[in-house]
Amino acid sequence: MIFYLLSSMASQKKNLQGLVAATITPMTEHGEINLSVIGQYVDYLVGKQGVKNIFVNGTTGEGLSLSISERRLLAEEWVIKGRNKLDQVVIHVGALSLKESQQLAQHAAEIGADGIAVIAPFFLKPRDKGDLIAFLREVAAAAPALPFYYYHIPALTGVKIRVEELLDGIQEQIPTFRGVKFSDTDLLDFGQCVDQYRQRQFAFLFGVDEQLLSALVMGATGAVGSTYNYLGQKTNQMLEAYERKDLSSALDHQFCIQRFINFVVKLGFGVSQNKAIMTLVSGIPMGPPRLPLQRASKEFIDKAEAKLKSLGFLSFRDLKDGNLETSS
Ligand SMILES: CC(=O)N[C@@H]([C@@H](O)[C@H](O)[C@H](O)CO)[C@@H](O)CC(=O)C(=O)O
Repeated sequence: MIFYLLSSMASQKKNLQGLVAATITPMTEHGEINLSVIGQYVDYLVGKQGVKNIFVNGTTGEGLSLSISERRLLAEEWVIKGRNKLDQVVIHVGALSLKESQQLAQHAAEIGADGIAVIAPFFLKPRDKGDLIAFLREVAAAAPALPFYYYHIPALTGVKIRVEELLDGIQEQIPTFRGVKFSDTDLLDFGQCVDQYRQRQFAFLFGVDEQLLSALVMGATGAVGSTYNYLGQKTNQMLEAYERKDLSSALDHQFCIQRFINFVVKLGFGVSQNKAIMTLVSGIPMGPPRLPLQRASKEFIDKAEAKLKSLGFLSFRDLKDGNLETSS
């Protein structure tokens, strides 16, 4: 009875939709997490990028490189600073240890987060759907009042179980299941998830920013990504154009976003480069990444800055003094 009540509380939450920024974890020059800029970061996302949902401690946030206590502190700070400003704060609680994942899930519930997400454990991996569901079910059960999302990112986890297969019967096993964060380019799998399960009102959140328009056509209900930290406004313009059925404008916006992402991908793009770009665009110091990642090079930052300017994503006025952090 109690479990039924709790899981029906989870279903009362508003659906997660629209853009969700995968937050960067700000760090000091000494490599400690820097909670002091999170208030400013929330205001920036809402005020300058029009992004009101966040996904904390995921890939972009170096979640798996943080200690459990750091992850808790960050989750708390994001929830506190986001109160009455953000629509939803989803905490990624995936870990290699089931126990740690459960502790983080419980903690997310205690601090008043709006949902939790979990990636597949990627060292001792699940062999099949049954193994994966068993793990996810135990984590979800630690926070029975919170909406639960599966975070599919096979290129990083190496767990390639198709999401379409995973969704079959998932709510019978995980009553709080509310959707998937799909960070993969397999639009056949993504499309089949939407086609077969949309009547369940799941959130289908796409995670490949440069291909979002294709996923919208397939029925994506939202998107979680790293570039929404600094290209949120542009991506929102694309969503609005798509919404009013102006496909030609939507495509122009997507191509413009692709021009930037394509450019940085060719230079070498990842979590470190994302941190540097966010520092550049927002003026909020994101600091260095944590080892084994290395800071973005000065050459990368200079080229990214020129490209941002040429595409109109950055004006001279936006540039703040002293916000360039480089390795050389
Ligand atoms: C592999 C990776 O980091 N993918 C990013 C994308 O936003 C990606 O940076 C973007 O599409 C550019 O390729 C997100 O899917 C990751 C994400 O949402 C997260 O940080 O949890």
